[in-house]
Amino acid sequence: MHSLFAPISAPNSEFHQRALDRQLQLTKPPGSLGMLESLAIKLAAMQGRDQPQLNNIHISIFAADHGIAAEGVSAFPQAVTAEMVKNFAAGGAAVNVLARHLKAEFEVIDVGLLAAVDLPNVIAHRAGCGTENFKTKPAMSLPQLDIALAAGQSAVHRAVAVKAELFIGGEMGIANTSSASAMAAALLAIAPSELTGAGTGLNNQQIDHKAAVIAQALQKHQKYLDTPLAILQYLGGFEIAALTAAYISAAQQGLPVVVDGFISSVAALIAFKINPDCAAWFFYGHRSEEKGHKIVLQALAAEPILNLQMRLGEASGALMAVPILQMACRLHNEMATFTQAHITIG
Ligand SMILES: O=C(O)c1ccc[n+]([C@@H]2O[C@H](COP(=O)([O-])O)[C@@H](O)[C@H]2O)c1
Ligand SMILES: Cc1cc2nc[nH]c2cc1C
Repeated sequence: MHSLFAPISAPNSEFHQRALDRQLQLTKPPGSLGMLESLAIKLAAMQGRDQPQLNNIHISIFAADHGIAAEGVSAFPQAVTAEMVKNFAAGGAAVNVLARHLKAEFEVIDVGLLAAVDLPNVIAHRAGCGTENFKTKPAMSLPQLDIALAAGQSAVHRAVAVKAELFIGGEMGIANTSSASAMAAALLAIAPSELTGAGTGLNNQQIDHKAAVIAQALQKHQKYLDTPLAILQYLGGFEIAALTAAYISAAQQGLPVVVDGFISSVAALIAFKINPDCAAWFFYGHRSEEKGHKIVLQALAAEPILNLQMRLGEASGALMAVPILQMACRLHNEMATFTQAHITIG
């Protein structure tokens, strides 16, 4: 049995109840802190402690190239994937700024760029030189899928080794919204046109072309798309496979996760279809502007923390939500109770 199917424990129900009770004793009308209350309660149960906290955050950005880029489905050239990896390594990307703000541990993993980059602070865990064009061929072989899955698991092991309290995965890969849209369409049995969006900035005509390419691919591979892992193999990307395994692995180790945008949420959906108990360990950072995100979030029964009209990827939306989670913890831990404040509630 693949380790992805190994069991996942539920968050601690005793600490869930204790946190729920405490929220009712804090000096506020019950429920008045809205989602901040449920976030703190959920985290207390995940961490198995009365005082949830998020001081030690681990960020892993998985990058890979996509053969489907040859179909003209992205507003940006494929070379940008490697260029952005260099930018991540140099500290100049949005995710670097947010990681510095949060004093988070940050790493970039090359799971399969077209050509390896020779940089000391880029971890090479390569499944290949980009995926195949999934319009005509399976995106990857089974051995390649295994390497990409292992890349995600290794990242979580590194996070656990430094006692991370939160795992945030991100992705970078030109054309990966095509891959994610195809996977979501296959997983949810929805027409590609219903979830295919602008990605990095396509116009409406280009979006129609992208949806048509995805529809052709789904037709071509239809008879093989019968399990979540087959969908990952035929339509996925190395970075999406890595994220999928990372999410499951984090849940198996009791490490809370914040899921980022559209592509990450599709990885979360695949993870959920592989090992459904993992979803109890997920927070959802934001609702992306990408068209299909709403549908994928619905399928996960997910309530994202933020809606900032972002559509960047690279974990940026997940990182923006971390201060909200941190403040939810502080409110939960530091507010006075009615008894402490000598307030009579009748
Ligand atoms: O996270 C999102 O919701 C999101 C939405 C649109 C685009 N992206 C990012 O843009 C790239 C994919 O867009 P595209 O148009 O090349 O398929 C990839 O590097 C993603 O990180 C990310
Ligand atoms: C510039 C750029 C930065 C990104 N970060 C994540 N996806 C991206 C796509 C592009 C095109």
